[in-house]
Amino acid sequence: MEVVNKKWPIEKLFAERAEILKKWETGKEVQDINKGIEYQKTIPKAKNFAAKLKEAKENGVTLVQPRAGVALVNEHIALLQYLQDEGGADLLPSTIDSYTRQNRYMEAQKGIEESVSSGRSLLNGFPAVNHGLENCRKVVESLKSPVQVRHGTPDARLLAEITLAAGFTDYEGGGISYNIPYAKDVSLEKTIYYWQYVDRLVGYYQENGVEINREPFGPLTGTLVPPSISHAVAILEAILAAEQGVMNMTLGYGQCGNLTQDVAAIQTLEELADEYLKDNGYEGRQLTTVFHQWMGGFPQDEAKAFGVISWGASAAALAKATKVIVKTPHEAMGIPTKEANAQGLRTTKQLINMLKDQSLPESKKLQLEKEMIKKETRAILDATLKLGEGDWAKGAIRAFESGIIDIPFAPSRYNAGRILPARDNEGAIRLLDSGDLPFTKEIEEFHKEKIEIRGKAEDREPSFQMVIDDIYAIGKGFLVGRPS
Ligand SMILES: CCC[C@H]1O[C@@H](n2cnc3c(N)ncnc32)[C@H](O)[C@@H]1O
Repeated sequence: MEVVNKKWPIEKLFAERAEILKKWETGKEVQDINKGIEYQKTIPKAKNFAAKLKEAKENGVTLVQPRAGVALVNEHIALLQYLQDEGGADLLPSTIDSYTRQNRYMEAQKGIEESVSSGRSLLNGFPAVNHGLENCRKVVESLKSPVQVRHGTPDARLLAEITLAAGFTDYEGGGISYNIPYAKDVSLEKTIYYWQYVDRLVGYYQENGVEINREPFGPLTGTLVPPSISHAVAILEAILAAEQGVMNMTLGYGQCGNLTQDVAAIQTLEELADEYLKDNGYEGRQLTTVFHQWMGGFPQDEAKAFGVISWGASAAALAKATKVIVKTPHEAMGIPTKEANAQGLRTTKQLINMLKDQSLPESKKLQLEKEMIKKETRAILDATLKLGEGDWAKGAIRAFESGIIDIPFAPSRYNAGRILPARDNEGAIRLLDSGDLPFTKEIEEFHKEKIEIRGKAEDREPSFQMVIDDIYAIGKGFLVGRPS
């Protein structure tokens, strides 16, 4: 299929959805799209994600949000109520299970049945498609806070149909960010097309008076991803969503660990997104930012894990991100208990509250970091548009084919995988090898010098060993993977 960045006529969406709703029996419950729109209009403003994000941005508040999801409806409700009431979550998720993310609804159904018979959750998230419209509405109605669908689904069309009709007011993901880090062998043509469907559906709700927020998945592989690469993908997905009529977007970034770089990343993300959206004719979009606490390997020791969580909370607060996605002291083990999840939230909230009257002062270092991130991101996006001969969707596909966009450690065979990131001597993420990224000599020199300084300090040649050492460093209690 020829994928172009052009708003779908609504008839195209309606024709496609007839097929999508057949993919599982619960699809027929949302046949009449206007019922979903009418239901969404009954959701009070206090439970609308876009409204709460707007208010937080205006008041300079950083909201806290966990990830959470279990197999059965009542247990999922109890979990989210606990995180809201005991954890102090400002915003709530419903993290979707892996079977649903792969459209394997038969296995999700089995997981539900086995969870009932065994008395515990045997799925690693909430199987919203199988539970269907009424059960999803029961989740939304049992909570005081807005609820967002968090997942990792290359083909998220049916999941969107059901959860939007059920009153979820925010939907995470995108045709690049939920493909390249999540799938081995699904083409970008397919997933960009699937996510045009999702964004056109959100656009239709929007055109009928329902504010739905969209959040491209910022961290990507969550492993030493340089800010300019995650920014380029986030802004690309924002443009593709805006073309389909999406008006509210939260753009994301995964913590790298060096404070100056993390603050520079959040500040430049919103500035660049605003610039590119406006330059492409998408006016009046509500832009907010989300900072993901460290997405890489965690220490097993819970006290150390709280240290990593606190560092992420501090960086989010000082960066003035609109919201922060919280980790838990069980991160190294797996799905957290509700108590551990609530502890991560309370730790984060403590830091957010203590730091809310402070900010990282402008400095030469911060200015240089922001300037480099902007130069790199612009170089990637401008090369992408050129490759696409003026079309962002075509450009995105061709950029990955040529390595102009290249995400480190991604499983997808559509990703070039030619770049190598490593930390510099202060822990900022630099490029040991920039592969085919469209960087100027000046940018390449900047990265080379930064890593050479580390090599001298460690008395070793910059090499792949640095990358390996950095991947394990935080789990071992450090930021920079110094030679043992
Ligand atoms: C990209 C997201 C990875 C993060 O997402 C967390 N995560 C995944 N599934 C659940 C769940 N069902 N409940 C609470 N956290 C969850 C992992 O721990 C990891 O931090």
